[in-house]
Amino acid sequence: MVINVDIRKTLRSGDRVFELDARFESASTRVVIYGPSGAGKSQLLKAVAGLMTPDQGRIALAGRCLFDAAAGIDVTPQHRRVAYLFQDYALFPHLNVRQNIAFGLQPGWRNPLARVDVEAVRYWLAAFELEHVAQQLPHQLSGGQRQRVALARALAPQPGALLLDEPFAALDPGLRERMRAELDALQRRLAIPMILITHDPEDVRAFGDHVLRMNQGRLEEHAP
Ligand SMILES: Nc1ncnc2c1ncn2[C@@H]1O[C@H](COP(=O)(O)OP(=O)(O)OP(=O)(O)O)[C@@H](O)[C@H]1O
Repeated sequence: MVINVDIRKTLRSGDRVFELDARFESASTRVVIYGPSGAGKSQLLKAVAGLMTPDQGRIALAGRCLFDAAAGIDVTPQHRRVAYLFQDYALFPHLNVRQNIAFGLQPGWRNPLARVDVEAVRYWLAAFELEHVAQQLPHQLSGGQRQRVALARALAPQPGALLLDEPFAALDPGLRERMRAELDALQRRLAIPMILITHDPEDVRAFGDHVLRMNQGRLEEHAP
C-alpha cells in the first residue's frame, strides 16, 4: 500500500479549539501511529475511513484518491474499501455472531437481489474459530471473542486496508498478548495493509514497521 495523507481540520467544542494538521506518506503495510490521549489519532483514522471530513487537503490510498477538498472529491465510507475497527468493537447488540459477520456482506442498494454469501460467512466463522458461538449475541461472548467477531466482520467484505483504533485496549493483559499474536499472524497471512493507532508501546513493538508519532494534532517520524 502507498498511503498519502495531507489534511487539516479545526474542531471546536465550546471555547476549546483542536487543530489537526496531519501529513504523512507510507509504503509500509504495517503503519503504527503512536501518541498520548487526545493527540488526534482517532480523528486522523476517521478522516481516512471517510467518517470525518477535513477542512482542507488530500487522502490517497494505493493510488486512488479518496478525498481532495480542492477538487471536490469525497468518496463515501462505503466506497472507500477500508475497514475501520472501533475502540469498542461496535458490534450490533441485537444480532448474533453469524448475523454480525454477514452484515458486512449485505447486498447494497445497487444490488438488492444478491444473496448474502453463506460460504463467505462460514469461512470467516471458521477462520476465527467462532463456529461454536455463531448463534450467540455479543453480550454472551468473552472480550477476545467479541474482538474476533469485529475483525471477521471488518475483513469479510475484503477491504483494501484495515484501520484499527486501539484494538487491544479493552482486553485483559493475557488475552491482549494472544490477540496481538493472532492479529500479527492474520495480517501477514492476508497481507492486508494496516494502520493501527495506539498509546501502548507494545503495539508499536509488535506492528510498527513504520511508526509515526502524533502530538497535539501533528505527526512526526518516530526514530526506532
Ligand atoms: N466532535 C468534536 N468536536 C470538538 N472536538 C473534538 C471532537 N472530537 C474530538 N475532539 C477533540 O479532538 C482532539 C483529538 O481527539 P482524538 O479522539 O482524535 O484523540 P486520540 O489521540 O484518538 O485520543 P485517545 O487515545 O484518547 O482516543 C481531542 O482534544 C478532542 O477533545
